[in-house]
Amino acid sequence: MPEAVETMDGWYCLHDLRKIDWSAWRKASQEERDEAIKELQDLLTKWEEVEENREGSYSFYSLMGHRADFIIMLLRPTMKELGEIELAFNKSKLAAFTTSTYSYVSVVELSKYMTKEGEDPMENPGVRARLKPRLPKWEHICFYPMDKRREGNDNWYMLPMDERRELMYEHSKTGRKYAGKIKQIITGSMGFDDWEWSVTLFAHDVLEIKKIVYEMRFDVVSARYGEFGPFYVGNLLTTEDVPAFLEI
Ligand code: VOV
Repeated sequence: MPEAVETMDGWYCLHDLRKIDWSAWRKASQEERDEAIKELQDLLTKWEEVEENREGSYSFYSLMGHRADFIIMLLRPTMKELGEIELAFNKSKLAAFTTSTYSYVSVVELSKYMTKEGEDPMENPGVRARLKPRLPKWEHICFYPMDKRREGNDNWYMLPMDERRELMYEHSKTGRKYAGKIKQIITGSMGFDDWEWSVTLFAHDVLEIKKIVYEMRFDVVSARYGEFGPFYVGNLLTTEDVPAFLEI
């Protein structure tokens, strides 16, 4: 029987993707729009404070293409806190001008594939920090959900642990080539959402996102066992950028 790898789980994660109803937004009064912008900036400021206190983290990016106009990614110690924030945003003035086009519920996950015999990775401060990460405010984001294939001879879940460990090691070697260029946050979502993991990549240079995703397609773990959902890519939005982003 193939053995399940143990996971270490950190902060809970919500990816909330919204489309703006630009024609309703245009029809709103200037006062209404100003209030909505101020309220969003206050929310972002609050999330920044939480991040400063190491009690959670957030990212806010505009998105390219038709699927959504922006993404909010939130990390909190409990699912309950995430639910409260989701509700608070839904009750905000701006939310009334948006529709949710995609969302994703998961938890920051590290697996123990690379753990050495007799070692407790939770004693490593670097590992503990990665479970409660401060999301980088790099220029670009890329988010997509993925599964490991379970089809005929290509069934990840039927592979023995050693083989999976070897394939994950190959994967990590490709990933390490992108040190300083790509920061990845992997969240697990089995039982929480439709796909098994979410991948969120941050980059200074958007082309590095294309390069890593392409290069990883040749790693057996992606080539043979990777199944991918929709990709979302976008540009950083700071609190100060909000008025210009929403100006009409
Ligand atoms: C910056 C790049 C980078 C680096 C260094 C990196 C390294 C690592 C390590 C060391 C490990 C295993 C231990 C752990 O930490 O969990 C992982 C784990 C994982 N990865 Fe990864 N990954 C990267 C990047 C990276 C990308 C771009 C993708 C998407 C793959 C693609 O084809 O689009 C990905 C996926 C995953 C997944 C889904 C998992 C969990 C799989 C499971 O079965 O448990 N990952 N990953």
